[in-house]
Amino acid sequence: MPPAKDNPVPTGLPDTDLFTLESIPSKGKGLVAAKPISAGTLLISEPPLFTTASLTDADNIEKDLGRIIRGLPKEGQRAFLALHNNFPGQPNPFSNIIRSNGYPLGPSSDVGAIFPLIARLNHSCRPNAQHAWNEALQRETVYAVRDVAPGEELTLSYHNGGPSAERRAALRQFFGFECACELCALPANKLARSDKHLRDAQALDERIGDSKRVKMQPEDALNDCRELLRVYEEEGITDLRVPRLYYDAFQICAMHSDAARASVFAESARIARELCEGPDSEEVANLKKLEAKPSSFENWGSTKRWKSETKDAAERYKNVERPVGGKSSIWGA
Ligand SMILES: C[S@@+](CC[C@H](N)C(=O)[O-])C[C@H]1O[C@@H](n2cnc3c(N)ncnc32)[C@H](O)[C@@H]1O
Repeated sequence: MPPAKDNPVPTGLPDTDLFTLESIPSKGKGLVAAKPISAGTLLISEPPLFTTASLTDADNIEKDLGRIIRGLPKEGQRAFLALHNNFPGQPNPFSNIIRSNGYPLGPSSDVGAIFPLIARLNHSCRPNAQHAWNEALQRETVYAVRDVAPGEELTLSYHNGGPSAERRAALRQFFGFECACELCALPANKLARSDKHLRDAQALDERIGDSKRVKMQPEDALNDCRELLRVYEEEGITDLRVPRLYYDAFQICAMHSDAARASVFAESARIARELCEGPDSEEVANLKKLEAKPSSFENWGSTKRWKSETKDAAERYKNVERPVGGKSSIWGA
């Protein structure tokens, strides 16, 4: 029986009236919110127009790309050729359009892909959206990672971290543009404050990654996670850096057999991941397993220093908010 008109079948696809393509000063075109958007909203779910998987002959990339593009339906050809080329007038225009717009199929893939709509999202050093390759859906998804007001531009981060001078140099070097995002455009005193936070964040991140310290001084490592979360809270960072940080906290607790806290941090990582990648993300499924059974983690229990049981979490941490905030006492040993 066909569905009733006023009771449409949920498709899991995004609302197409959420944003419009607009000209943005100093950035070319970009996508702008057309209505209020809540954190966790699916903005785009897009299959690749094509991927670079078949480009194996380094000497003939431009020619092979020409063949791929000619093989696309006319509409696809038009969509590709309309994309921004950050290297106009230079040889190899097809390769340069890919350089200006391509995304890898996941963080560790060397296969690139073109997603014509996602390619219209500009970079921000304080982005309000997060992209991810969803292997099961064979689509790139983009979720809002904080509430967005109508008229606000939707942005992704092409490159994370560091104080403004470092970020700007990297964006110039790797992507060929001068960043005009709202963070880089802050007045000098506010930018200096943000730069200090982000320098602190780099130092904390480096210390958290020191495996010897995690083993010998886990209290200090966990305290650094808490400090880094506070920096993220203060800087308005809500993208993938947040679930990664909770996952670091999970690993520290798991290494020292603290199943109760490991379970709470896996839960926080899962909630924060879900905001960035949706409930059907593979990473979310992995985190759910760790949340239920932290001892299934590959580096579980190198020491018994903080030994506890998963069931202790319900009683001990019942009043701790999820995801865990930087002020929570759960960070203390
Ligand atoms: C993937 S495209 C984004 C959409 C593009 N603005 C357009 O008109 O189609 C990337 C290009 O957009 C511009 N861009 C993106 N983020 C920017 C930013 N924060 N500041 C200045 N230009 C930016 C740069 O020219 C960059 O090479």
